[in-house]
Amino acid sequence: MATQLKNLSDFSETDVPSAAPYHFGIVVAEWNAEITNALYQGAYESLLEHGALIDNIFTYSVPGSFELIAGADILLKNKKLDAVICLGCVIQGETRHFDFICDAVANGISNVSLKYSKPVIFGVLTTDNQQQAIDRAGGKHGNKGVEGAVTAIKMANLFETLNS
Ligand SMILES: Nc1c(NC[C@H](O)[C@H](O)[C@H](O)CO)[nH]c(=O)[nH]c1=O
Ligand SMILES: CC(=O)[C@@H](O)COP(=O)(O)O
Repeated sequence: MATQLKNLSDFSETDVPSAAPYHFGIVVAEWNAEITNALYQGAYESLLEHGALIDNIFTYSVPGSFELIAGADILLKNKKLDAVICLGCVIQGETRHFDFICDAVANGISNVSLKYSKPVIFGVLTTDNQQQAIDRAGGKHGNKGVEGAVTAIKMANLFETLNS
């Protein structure tokens, strides 16, 4: 597997614009909180490291990853934001519920992004087991929250450039 050979959070700092001009929303699912809290810490700290202002980061929690869709929507409806980062962790259980949640969240988040013409970042782990999630929330395969923050900054900068 490709991910066995790569820390997925590897990126060149020189490729990341300053986050200082932008306003960010972060929506965090409470399901698998040990994991999602680690994703949030990664995202929040990465935004600050790249120059984001604390007062320009708006964080909200929702019960589960399925609610990330509505959370992103209500944030973009009510706040002037340049990007929203959605953080969650969906772990396979005994039933097909996993498949429905993952498909719904991926499609729902992309629909919200298109609805508001704003970057909405899919920072949702979809794993077979807890260990795979741990490995991607600050473990050997990096932190999906860090990836989400860097993606949000790059997309906010792209949207600003193309809309100017
Ligand atoms: N099993 C997981 C869930 N399930 C809950 C759903 O996200 C949702 O809150 C519920 O269906 C009510 O609408 N959520 C996760 O984030 N991770 C899981 O592993
Ligand atoms: C992704 C889920 O909703 C899942 O973890 C719930 O577990 P189960 O499929 O055993 O009900």
